Amino acid sequence: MVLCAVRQHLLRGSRGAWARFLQRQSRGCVYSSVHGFQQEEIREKLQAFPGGSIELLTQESGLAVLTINYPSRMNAFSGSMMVDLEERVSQLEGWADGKGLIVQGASGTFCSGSDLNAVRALSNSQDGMKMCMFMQNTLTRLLRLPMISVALVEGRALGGGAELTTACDFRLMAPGSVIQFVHKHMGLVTGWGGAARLVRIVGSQNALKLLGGAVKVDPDLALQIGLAEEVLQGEGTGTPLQRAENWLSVYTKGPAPVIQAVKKVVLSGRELPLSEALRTEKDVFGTVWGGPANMQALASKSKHR
Ligand SMILES: CC[C@H](C(=O)O)C(=O)SCCNC(=O)CCNC(=O)[C@H](O)C(C)(C)COP(=O)(O)OP(=O)(O)OC[C@H]1O[C@@H](n2cnc3c(N)ncnc32)[C@H](O)[C@@H]1OP(=O)(O)O
Repeated sequence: MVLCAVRQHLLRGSRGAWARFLQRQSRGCVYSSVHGFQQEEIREKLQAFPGGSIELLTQESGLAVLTINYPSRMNAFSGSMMVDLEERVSQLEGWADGKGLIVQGASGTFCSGSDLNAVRALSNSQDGMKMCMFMQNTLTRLLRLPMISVALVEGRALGGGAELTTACDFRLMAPGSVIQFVHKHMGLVTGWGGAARLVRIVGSQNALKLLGGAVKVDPDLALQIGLAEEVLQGEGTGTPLQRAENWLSVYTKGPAPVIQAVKKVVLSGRELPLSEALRTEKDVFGTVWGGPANMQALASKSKHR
């Protein structure tokens, strides 16, 4: 049986509370061999559709930037990029100093979904389901990373690209950008977990409108329904990436174990029934109580005026 990266991490036994949380959440993955999902098999099929790349840049500050890079296809996901993304997520799962993540597209546009050339070749229903399970596993693990994540949307986020934005904690949109779940126009529904996550972000009424109408969501509408947190205004105040980094830095200021603990308690609150979420919160609390940041704050008698 193929072990997903999170499980391997758990078996190393390095993070008790988080390990127990992920164990309760099917070890971070939605599908395993129990569901007839063989990761190696679909990886091999996806690798047969190369093109583009997923770049990961980690900074000493604890911030990472993940770039979807296939500009000649408006950053559509080739098969090999799906595999790349899974590998980058594994890297981030093992990054002890990580606090924040920005997901962006190369060359001023976010992502135009799956590469239609690969999709055409994978269009038998069995392969389609396997690709869907693979991407759901990866995007679920992305959302569950113990760091605060932001999708920086410039240009277009279409189809699977729109779904990818929902696998981040926040969405920041550049002026003129669009998020559009175009699936209906393709004779499809979301398959990468986008609907399940969208309902939790904007509520079922809004989700139904966005998917049923394949609505072009501009920054104003996104702000109004709570899909986006902010529009990155401001000519002359740096690049959109710099503005996103500034926005995120407010929430990632502080020691990594504390920021990671914040993400973990919020995530367990979002995903678990109350009693389980409370138990997880207690476990996570135990990881920072009496820790270096806590002791330092107590010693300096910090005031919060
Ligand atoms: C679960 C996910 C879901 C699924 O697979 O089930 C999907 O994501 S389905 C894919 C949804 N996305 C689309 O249908 C996008 C289709 N493309 C467009 O609508 C346009 O290309 C657009 C709006 C992204 C850009 O339009 P624009 O006029 O600015 O540029 P071009 O059309 O000339 O595009 C440039 C170049 O990129 C290629 N391209 C764009 N998107 C894709 C894509 N998803 N797959 C493959 N190739 C894509 C486009 O064909 C052009 O290439 P060229 O060789 O110049 O023809």
